[in-house]
Amino acid sequence: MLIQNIQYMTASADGKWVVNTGDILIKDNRIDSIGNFECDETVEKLDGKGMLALPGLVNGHQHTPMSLLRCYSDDVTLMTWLNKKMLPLEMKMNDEDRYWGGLLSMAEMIKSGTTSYADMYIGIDTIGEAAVESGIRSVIARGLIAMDSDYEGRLKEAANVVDRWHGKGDGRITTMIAPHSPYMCPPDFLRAAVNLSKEKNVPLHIHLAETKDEEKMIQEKHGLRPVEYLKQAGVFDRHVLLAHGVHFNDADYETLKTVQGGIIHNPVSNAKLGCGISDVKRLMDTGVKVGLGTDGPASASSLDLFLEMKAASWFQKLKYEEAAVLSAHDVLSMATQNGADILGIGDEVGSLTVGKKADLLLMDMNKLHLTPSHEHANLLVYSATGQDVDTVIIDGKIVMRGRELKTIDEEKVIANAKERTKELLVRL
Ligand SMILES: CSC[C@H]1O[C@@H](n2cnc3c(O)ncnc32)[C@H](O)[C@@H]1O
Ligand SMILES: [Zn+2]
Repeated sequence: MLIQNIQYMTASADGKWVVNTGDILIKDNRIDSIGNFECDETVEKLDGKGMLALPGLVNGHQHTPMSLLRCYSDDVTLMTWLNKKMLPLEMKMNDEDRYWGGLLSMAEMIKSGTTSYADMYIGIDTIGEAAVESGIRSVIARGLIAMDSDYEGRLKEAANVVDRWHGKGDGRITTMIAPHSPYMCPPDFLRAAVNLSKEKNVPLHIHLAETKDEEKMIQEKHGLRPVEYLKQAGVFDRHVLLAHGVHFNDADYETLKTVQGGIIHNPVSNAKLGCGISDVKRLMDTGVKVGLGTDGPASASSLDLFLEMKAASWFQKLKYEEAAVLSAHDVLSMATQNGADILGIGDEVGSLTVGKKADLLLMDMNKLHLTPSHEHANLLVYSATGQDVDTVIIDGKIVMRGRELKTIDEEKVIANAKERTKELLVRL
């Protein structure tokens, strides 16, 4: 496939995003070359005039089936939301609910420019199936909550997910081991999860330091801070995706300095649940890699990473009362290469680089709110929304063109998601 006459964004070594013009040649599932080409008529051509190409966005932390619980419970604290509202309904969910909820999330993500994402949930097989069908790139993990004593059974399920799914979907699916959080995992269980991640040679995915309540619980139960608790369990000896990272002290930042992987910042979810504002500037200054995520649709309420980019930048500027903090250039890197690195797929995706997998999106720039274009990075972060994404290519395949999904029947997903939600509520 040849994308002709396209403006495209690349990040230079100093972290600044620049706009270039040319053609992008995709062969099989990779970016073959970028430049100016003549190709014969056998090559599929895509006119890029008026469009701006970006690397596909990476949503670093998600719970896809929770789209069925979108706006079911809002304006309550995280612990009330999770324990009183989400978990009771999630216990009643079946595979069909998770499949349609998962597909609904994937459709929404693709439509707003997300090409890769990380999922932590139960009943992950159906999510794997939806991911293969939708064509999205997905890092899936069985979320592990040690509420009863069946540790063995839980860990076996997590191991099975790795065995069954890693490398599926032409390599688009990879896996992780996902102990839910410090407060849902006792020390021996957490250590066993770390050992499993070593044994299977896949990274860890865990919620960390999301609320002050979490700090208090871990202090009271174990006499430690959440970061110390994870350190003692060996979590930081592994590549780890740490979701949230809002409440840290000076010693925590020292510990995090050497972390392999990084933190996925979820600004909208943190704001909605009143958790606080992560100190992204300090994390970055400390040398911690920070990516961007939405968290599940039941807390973020939207899966549009363009909104998360705005929120991330705005909140840091407000926190520091300083406009220069977390620039548009910084957040574009968070939503692309940084996220891909934290998901463990940064060698293959995250930038428009020859040799990498062809995951990219074309933004329709011929819009009132995107006119004129003084500075493309600023325009993308501060003015654009997911609705401006025209075309999405994942693994060299067009999954959306002219805002029409090619792999998912949008009407069917909406109808089934509504039906599943109705039935789920009856089961409660
Ligand atoms: C065991 S599967 C994952 C589990 O995580 C819950 N969840 C969703 N969002 C959050 C969040 O922000 N903090 C903590 N836990 C969260 C979800 O309800 C699932 O039960
Ligand atoms: Zn989460």
